[in-house]
Amino acid sequence: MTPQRTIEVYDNADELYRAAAALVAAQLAAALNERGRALVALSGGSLTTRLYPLLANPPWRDQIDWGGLSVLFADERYVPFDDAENTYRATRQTLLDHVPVQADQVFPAPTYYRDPEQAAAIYQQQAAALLAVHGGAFDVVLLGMGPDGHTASLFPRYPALTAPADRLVVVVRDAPKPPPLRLSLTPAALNAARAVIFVVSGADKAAAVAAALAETGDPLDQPTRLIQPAEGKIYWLLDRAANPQG
Ligand SMILES: O=C1O[C@H](COP(=O)(O)O)[C@@H](O)[C@H](O)[C@H]1O
Repeated sequence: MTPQRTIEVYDNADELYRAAAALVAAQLAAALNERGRALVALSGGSLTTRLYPLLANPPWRDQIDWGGLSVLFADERYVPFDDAENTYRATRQTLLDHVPVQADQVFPAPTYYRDPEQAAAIYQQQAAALLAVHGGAFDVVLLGMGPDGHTASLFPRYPALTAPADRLVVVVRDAPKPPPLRLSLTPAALNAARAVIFVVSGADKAAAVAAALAETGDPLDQPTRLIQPAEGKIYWLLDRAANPQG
C-alpha cells in the first residue's frame, strides 16, 4: 500500500522548525491519548540544534505527556557517549535533559561495545522488544536528509539499503560523512511507523528533495524513497530554500 504523503513548504527555517515541533507534539499527544504510550525514533544532525530545543520549551513541551514516551534513535554515530558527534549526547543536551523523561525511557545505541556487530545485535533486540510493546510500530519516526540524499545512516548505494526484512539494525561502515562507523535502523524498521516526518532545510538539499519526491529512478540512489510505511503517513516539511519549486 502506498502511504499517504503530505508536503508542506514554509517561508524560512524558523517557520519550518516551529511547524515541525507542532506536528511532532500533536502526533505524540494523539498517540499518548489513544494508547497511553508512544514510541519515537529520533534522528541527529540539524534536528538536534534546530528542532529539539523547541520541543524542550513551551508551548510544545507542555503538549506531550513525557512519562508515556519511549525513545529510540533512528541512527547513531559509533563514537563514545561523551563525543561531540554522538547523537544521544546532543539529544540529551538539547531535549532529554530538559523534559520529564526518565533514563529508563531512553534507549541510546550501545556504542560502548568494542564490536559494533554486537552493539547492533543488542540494539536490534531492544528495538524489537519496544516495537512489540507498542503494537509493532513507531508512533513517530523523525528523519532528516543530507544533501546526498542519505537519511538516518542510510547512504546511497550502501549495503544497509538492502538489509533483509527481518533486520532492524545494521552496522554502517565507511560512511561518506564522518564519522565513518555508524549504526542505523534499516528501511524495514523505519517503515514500521504510524507517521514518518522528514524535516529538511537549505538550498543544498533542494536537488535531493526533488529526487526523493520523484516517482522514477533507482531508490538505491535515493534512500529516502525506501521509506514507505505501508500502514503510516509520510510528512515532508521543507523550507522554501529546500523546495525544488522554490
Ligand atoms: O549524519 C547524519 O545526517 C542526517 C542529516 O543531517 P542534517 O544535519 O543534514 O539534517 C541525520 O538525519 C542523521 O541522523 C545523522 O546521523
